[in-house]
Amino acid sequence: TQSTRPQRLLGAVQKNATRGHPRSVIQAIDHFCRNKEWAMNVGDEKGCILDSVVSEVSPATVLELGTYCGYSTVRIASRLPPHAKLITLEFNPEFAVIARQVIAWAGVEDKVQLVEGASGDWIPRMKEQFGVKTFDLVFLDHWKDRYLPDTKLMEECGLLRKGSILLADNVICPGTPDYLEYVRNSPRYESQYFKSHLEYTKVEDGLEKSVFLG
Ligand SMILES: O=C(NC/C=C/[C@H]1O[C@@H](n2cnc3c(NCCO)ncnc32)[C@H](O)[C@@H]1O)c1cc(-c2ccc(F)cc2)cc(O)c1O
Ligand SMILES: [Mg+2]
Repeated sequence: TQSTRPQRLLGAVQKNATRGHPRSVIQAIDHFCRNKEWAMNVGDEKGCILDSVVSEVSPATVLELGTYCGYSTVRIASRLPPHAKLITLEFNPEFAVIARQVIAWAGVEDKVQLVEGASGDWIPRMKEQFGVKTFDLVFLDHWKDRYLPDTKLMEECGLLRKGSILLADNVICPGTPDYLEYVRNSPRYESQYFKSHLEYTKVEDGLEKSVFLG
């Protein structure tokens, strides 16, 4: 039977990356996506911006919306301070199976809790289910039309505190116009655009970093 692209991506990790070395896992995926098959990982150029935000925030609690194959999960987890936790939500079970193996190959599983299910169902249950009070950093990289409703849901559930950082991928391509309009015009956010390119291409894209002001 035919393999899927995520399965082939995992194969490239297992063939070319060193177990327990997150950077080699990132390099293997970037090489695969640049030279073999494009895939919707945040990629190396936007990934460096993600790295700098994670290092700057040094978050104790991180929420990622949309794990896919776990590329950004590994990128974030490998830069977290000790005892920090990353919860990543993925509702496609096939992608979750792949992501768990990529995360394990990188050796960052102790910092990561991959939760299978939809953000809309799980955001309201974060406190009771995982003992999370608020998130220091949220990385949005799931369906683009869900960025805004899920942000409003996180506000309503009290999961954001004064200073919480939202970092959103793809605000130009494919684009998240309603989300951008909201975080750039709401008095409750201070927003900043980091111009970059769509992963593995020359097309413009970027990350939007928004600080929740409480
Ligand atoms: O579409 C893109 N990303 C979507 C990610 C989806 C992943 O997240 C999972 N997911 C989705 N919604 C939810 C959800 N909650 C919402 C539903 O309940 N709860 C939990 N998990 C969820 C999916 O199962 C996938 O694993 C994209 C496209 C391009 C692109 C650019 C240019 C092109 F030409 C083509 C493509 C570039 C990018 O960087 C991109 O991120
Ligand atoms: Mg993306």
